[in-house]
Amino acid sequence: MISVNGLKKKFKLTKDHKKGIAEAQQDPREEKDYFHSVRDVHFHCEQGEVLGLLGPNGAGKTTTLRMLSTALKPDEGSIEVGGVDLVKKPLAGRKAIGFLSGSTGLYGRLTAKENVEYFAKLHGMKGAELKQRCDELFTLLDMHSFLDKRADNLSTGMKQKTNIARAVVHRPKVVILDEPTTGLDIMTTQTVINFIKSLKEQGTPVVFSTHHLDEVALLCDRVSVIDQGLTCFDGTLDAFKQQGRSEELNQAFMNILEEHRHV
Ligand SMILES: Nc1ncnc2c1ncn2[C@@H]1O[C@H](COP(=O)(O)OP(=O)(O)OP(=O)(O)O)[C@@H](O)[C@H]1O
Repeated sequence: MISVNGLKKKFKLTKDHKKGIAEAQQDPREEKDYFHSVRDVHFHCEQGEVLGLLGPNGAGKTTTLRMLSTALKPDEGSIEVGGVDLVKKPLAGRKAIGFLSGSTGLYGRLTAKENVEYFAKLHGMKGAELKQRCDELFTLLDMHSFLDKRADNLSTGMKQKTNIARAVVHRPKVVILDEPTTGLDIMTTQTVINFIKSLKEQGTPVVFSTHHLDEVALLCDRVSVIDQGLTCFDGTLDAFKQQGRSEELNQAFMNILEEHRHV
């Protein structure tokens, strides 16, 4: 399971940033020389659960997920995976977490298969264990038709499947996916959705950010909403509909945001 509490992250503002903010609208997260991207975020996701992380553009979802991946160190707060605090033990965290970011790069000169195998080896896998795990992922993610193509020559969907395979090749305890279906066609999206379902069936907690509430309806047990760096809802899908006063998820989301901004 993964449990996140009191997470905070601020960034020092550059001159360009300040100018950009002044020209746009003043953001309540800007304070003197700092931009408080994440001000207080909390959620948890148990064994076999899928949690959807929602929020408008710029809400702080990616910053939060980057802290979960240990790429960014929080200013405050805790992130626990199976009883280990990742803020205090980032090395243990890197093994326990499988992280897909929007900007993960593949090695262009390696094939899709070589990319995934390379990351398996970095995690200390070898021999029959490595082959079996890679074959399993190639089938689950429907990758066999392009395994021997160089990453440079892959389509967006093929690249995303390869990125997902490499993120989870070491059988992480928790999987974190930042907008895993953004920019994908319908068939590739369906493959990714089925893959998340298979992780859930195996009992692996999955946290993923998305703007697509149809995916939330299909996959999520829990929902967490971030607005302007603050968690404004965290609970089950049923509680989300109840608090948002609608069975229709887009409407429930809008109602929760509106309520949060008028408190
Ligand atoms: N290194 C940084 N320096 C200054 N500000 C930053 C930095 N990284 C992120 N931010 C700001 O923090 C805010 C939150 O960004 P973040 O990428 O976490 O949002 P998001 O919820 O993932 O948005 P989206 O849905 O558009 O991907 C944004 O206003 C962004 O400009």
